[in-house]
Amino acid sequence: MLESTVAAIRPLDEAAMAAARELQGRLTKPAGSLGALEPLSVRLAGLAGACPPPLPDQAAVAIFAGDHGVHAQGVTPWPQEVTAQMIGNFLAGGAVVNAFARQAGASVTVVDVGVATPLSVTPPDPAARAADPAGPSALTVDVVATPADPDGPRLVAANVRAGTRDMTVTAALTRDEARAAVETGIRVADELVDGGAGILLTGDMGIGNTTPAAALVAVFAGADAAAATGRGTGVDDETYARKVAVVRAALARHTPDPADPLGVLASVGGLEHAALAGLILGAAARRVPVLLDGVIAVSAALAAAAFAPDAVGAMVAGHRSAEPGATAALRHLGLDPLIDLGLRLGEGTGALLALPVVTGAVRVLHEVATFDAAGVAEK
Ligand SMILES: Cc1cc2ncn([C@H]3O[C@H](COP(=O)(O)O)[C@@H](O)[C@H]3O)c2cc1C
Ligand SMILES: O=C(O)c1cccnc1
Repeated sequence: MLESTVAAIRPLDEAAMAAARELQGRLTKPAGSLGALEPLSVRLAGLAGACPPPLPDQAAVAIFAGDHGVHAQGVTPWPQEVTAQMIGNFLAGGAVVNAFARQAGASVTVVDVGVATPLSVTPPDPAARAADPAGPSALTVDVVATPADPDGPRLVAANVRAGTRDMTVTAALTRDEARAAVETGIRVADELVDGGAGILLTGDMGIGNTTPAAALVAVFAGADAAAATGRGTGVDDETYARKVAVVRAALARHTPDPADPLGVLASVGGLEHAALAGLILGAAARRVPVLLDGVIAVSAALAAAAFAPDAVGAMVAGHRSAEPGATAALRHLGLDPLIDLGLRLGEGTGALLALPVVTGAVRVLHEVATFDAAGVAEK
């Protein structure tokens, strides 16, 4: 499935991009006055192979959750159980991502791809699923909890293993485990797009996950461990120094080859990072834009680009995370973030805040009059 998805990812459609550029030039505004929105609209036309491209309706956030063996090295002050507890919070609608998703009108899908703590959720109801195969629990990956509100957050059970191994001791994952996580992400992308999503947004939850994110950025963007590593949830100087040393030690132990993205994800990645890479590949194969959140998302995007360089055409950088690794990754991908608010939360929050910007970029091509049609004189 990974190979066929990668093979389906093609370059942007030049004719649609030329049409969008030409249309932008005829709209009732000075050329270039919409700044970054103009090249974005052109790229989204190229992705859709149509001008105008469809409005990115039915936005869907997929929050991939996983735990990390490297937590044992003291890289974060938060207990591992917070990953599972936050899943409960997502499903109850109480996290920041829920507030922003409600504001943006986006659906929330939480995917347990590797949480270590057993989740206390309602078991699946096979009868209800059979009765309403097209309902909110129609993901073929098992949905174990659906809310009373059919539009509320859902949980997908796709646990590959109960957290990664400690990458300073051994590879975080086997290649098979990394592949299973990537393919989970592809499957989630497929099912969300089949369900009508016009844009996918990346989300993550995993205590300790900024450490493997830093390692991935160091490998794929060729950054030094110190330049790729940030303070995550806000660690003190002593913990930060340890975190850099942990990233350096993992890189020295595994010497991952950036030309082998599955190997990199297996040795120093995380289950949510691998699944996010899959979600991005899946979106690119379906030619649906994927709006990237923070450092975890962009570290996964580097892996996706290593699998399929043309996948970058489907990526929109939602925001510039305060994590230094995010900036290094975006530079490597050649992406400019849409907003820069100093956020450092993850969950998909920065992507959700950027969503109206993406919609606006496309809406202009649909709704703004041309000089000719509006009878406005040109310069
Ligand atoms: C309550 C809480 C909610 C969060 N939501 C996202 N994260 C973010 O912080 C974690 C990564 O930071 P580090 O590598 O320093 O542990 C991830 O779970 C990420 O999603 C959270 C973290 C906490 C504590
Ligand atoms: O950039 C992010 O997504 C981020 C930053 C710090 C902690 N968790 C996530």
